[in-house]
Amino acid sequence: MWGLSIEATRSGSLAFTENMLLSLIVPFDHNPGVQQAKKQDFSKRKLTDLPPELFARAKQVESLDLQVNQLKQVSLISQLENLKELFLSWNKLSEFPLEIKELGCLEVLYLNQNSVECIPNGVFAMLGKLRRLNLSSNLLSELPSDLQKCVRLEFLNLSSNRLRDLQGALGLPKLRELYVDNNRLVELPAEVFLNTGLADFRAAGNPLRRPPEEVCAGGLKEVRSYFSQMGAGGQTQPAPRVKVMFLGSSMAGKSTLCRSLRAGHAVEVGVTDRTVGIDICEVKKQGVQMLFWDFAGQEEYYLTHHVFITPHAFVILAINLASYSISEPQSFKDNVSFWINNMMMRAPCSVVLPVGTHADQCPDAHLKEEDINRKAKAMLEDRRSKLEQRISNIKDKDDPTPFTKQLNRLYQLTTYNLTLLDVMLMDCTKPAEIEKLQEHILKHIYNKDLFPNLERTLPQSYQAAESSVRDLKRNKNTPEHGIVDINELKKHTLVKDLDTEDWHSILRYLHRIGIIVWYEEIEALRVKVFTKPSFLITLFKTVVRHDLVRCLEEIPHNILQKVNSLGRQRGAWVSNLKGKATLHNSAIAALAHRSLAQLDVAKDKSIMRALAGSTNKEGELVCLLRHFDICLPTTLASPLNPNAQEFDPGREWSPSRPSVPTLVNRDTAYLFPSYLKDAGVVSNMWGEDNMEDLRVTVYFLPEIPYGVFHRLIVRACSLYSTYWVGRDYFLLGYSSTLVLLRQGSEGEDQYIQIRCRRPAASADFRRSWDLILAVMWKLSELAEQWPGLFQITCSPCRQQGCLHDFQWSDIRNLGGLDIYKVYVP
Ligand SMILES: Nc1nc2c(ncn2[C@@H]2O[C@H](COP(=O)(O)OP(=O)(O)OP(=O)(O)O)[C@@H](O)[C@H]2O)c(=O)[nH]1
Repeated sequence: MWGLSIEATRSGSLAFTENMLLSLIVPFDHNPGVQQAKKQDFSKRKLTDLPPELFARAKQVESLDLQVNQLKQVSLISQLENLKELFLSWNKLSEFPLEIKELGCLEVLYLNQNSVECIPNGVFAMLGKLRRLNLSSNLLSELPSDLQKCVRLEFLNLSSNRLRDLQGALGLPKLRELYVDNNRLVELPAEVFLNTGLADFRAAGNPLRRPPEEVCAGGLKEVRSYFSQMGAGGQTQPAPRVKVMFLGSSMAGKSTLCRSLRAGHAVEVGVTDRTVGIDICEVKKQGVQMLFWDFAGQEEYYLTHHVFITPHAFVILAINLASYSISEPQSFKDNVSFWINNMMMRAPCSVVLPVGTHADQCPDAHLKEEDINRKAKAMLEDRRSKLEQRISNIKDKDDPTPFTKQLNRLYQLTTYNLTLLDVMLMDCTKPAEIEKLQEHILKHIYNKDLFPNLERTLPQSYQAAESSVRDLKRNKNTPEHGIVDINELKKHTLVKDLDTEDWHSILRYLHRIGIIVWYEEIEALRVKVFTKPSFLITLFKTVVRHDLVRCLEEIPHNILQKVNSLGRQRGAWVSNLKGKATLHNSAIAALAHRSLAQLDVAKDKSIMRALAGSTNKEGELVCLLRHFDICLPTTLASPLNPNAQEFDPGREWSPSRPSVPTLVNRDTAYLFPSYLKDAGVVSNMWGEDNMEDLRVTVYFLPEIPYGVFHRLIVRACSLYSTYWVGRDYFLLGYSSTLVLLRQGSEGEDQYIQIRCRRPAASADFRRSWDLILAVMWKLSELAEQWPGLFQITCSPCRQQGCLHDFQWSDIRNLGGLDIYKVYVP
């Protein structure tokens, strides 16, 4: 069968249910007249009042669709006394229409996307038959207590309101779906989860303390486990803890700040002492436990940074004022906006404190401080107004309903947003200034508006597990790699009688807060935990580093022997890295042996073998790098990726199809797109662009996240054998069909373009287009890793005769399949 069929694996089954609802509920009637009267559709008519014809046979109406109108009230609706379903979504209701309480037969009520602030008591007590209630995207700050009378309620959507508690939603025995994301909830009630039939639940975007957001992120199963452990073993309130990340360009003064704060006095860092990867340490000050993460400023490390940037962090953005220039826009971009955008895209609700270092070397420090404050505020203001513009563009559409999900995301981004503090000037060489900075940081951390979920309530078992991990780390007998079998770790903790699922829930929580690292989704690492996350960074540093060529050149003979290689091979490794951005499997193993030789890891032969791999087995290091799309298996000859078979135009393509497992042999090598130097070969093969080329240009706001294009290359390689790759170009080939991927910019707009030659035979057209769509799917999957990325606009070419009808519909389908960020203008 021809054609790309994207399975709705991630699609909202809810949307389907809602669309199908009318036909499912209204019983089949052979008389079309009666059937018509039962089901009335007045949606999308710009109505400001209920239409008079509705009342002609008022008692017969059972289902009424009034979505997407301009209704501010629904007077006389109580005349429809047999109404079972009422759809009032996307109207202009600011007050709850009290007449609705007269509709005692109502089973379905949709009032989402209005501006209702309050629902008085006395309404739901009369609506005992209600099964589905959607109140999302309103302005509700509390629920009426008589909502509990709706004992038949199965579906309750309260997302995107201003709710502070869920007391009104307790005691609903039939509830199966509950959505409360984007509210102001601090606690969730245990009763909703324990011994209930709840099957689907969402609570993201709330300042939660009980359970903490890191538990909620694991979904319903983990929330249940949390409450049941709380009931079984009691609860505790651990000391407040914050992850403090030091970010900024190279030589900005991050390590100086980090080490000085840790020591409590000014520490001098040598000019040649560059951070490689990330340094992690724990500091306790005035009752707050701070996890300091010092990120390296050199560009080579940005690629792995995003893996470790987590939400709700306090970010110290170091800016070297001595090298900052007010008159050069690029200076603001490199030193400030790049980092702020990065945080907004990856951790949209973090708090950023810009620290202007080297103030002592800068007579005009105050001018620069002012300039940075002004430009940074303008940048956030610009983002805010773009978001508002997007929201109003969607709301002004004749039919905004397909964009509901996007709209909710946009609302979330406007309310739950990055906080940028004023620049603080620093001379890092002065102890008094370090002290001042420490006070400043603590003052902000204790500000409940900035860190509403600093305090958390945890089951005793969670706390006990965390303490055990800390003890283990402190224990001198624990090896430096800190890798522990998950069952061994359980034995070390004081929580032995937990069942496996509950134990895994604890591990996931500890992973999310950064105490351990557990990649259960990587087959080779499923039963292992990194109790020392910094070791993982040490591992990444083995191959992701600015001086990799030198490291390869310096591999000594004794290490070469460990991986069965000679100096001749080392020479080839260097030239392949320089010329093809490719590292041989044995080269990675040798690098791992070398960089871990100084650590006690080398003594543990089995751990070492597992990490570094061998000629016929992929090492865990490579598994990790592949997991984060940093490299892909290849051969040193063309085609680059002979294993890739995911896309077969003769068969249906589905994004859920598992990729082909990698066979490792003596020739296996890995391509690291980030080490590619130029794109000459690709552009030579492709030649000039043609006006008739099929193409889709994907624009990103605020910008393309760092590394997305290279990760896209890695993912797209699983579709079909590649022909060649370059730094900003990539050519994917299936027989005579070539698909070009290119990243570029037009003024301020950054884009990735996917291009394909217009086939001569129309029979081949579909195949080319399917390849483009498969790449787009990969791109949209990737984009989900940057939750604050607020717009991706896909714009297919529009030349006459080039855009077929199915192109539009396919892209719309992609957009409809839960890829909220894909937006077709
Ligand atoms: N005079 C002066 N020197 C500073 C100040 N802050 C940092 N330095 C020096 O600037 C140099 C770079 O500082 P680092 O802290 O290593 O910079 P970094 O941001 O960690 O750099 P990377 O490791 O490349 O990411 C060091 O030699 C510091 O001693 C300051 O406020 N005044």
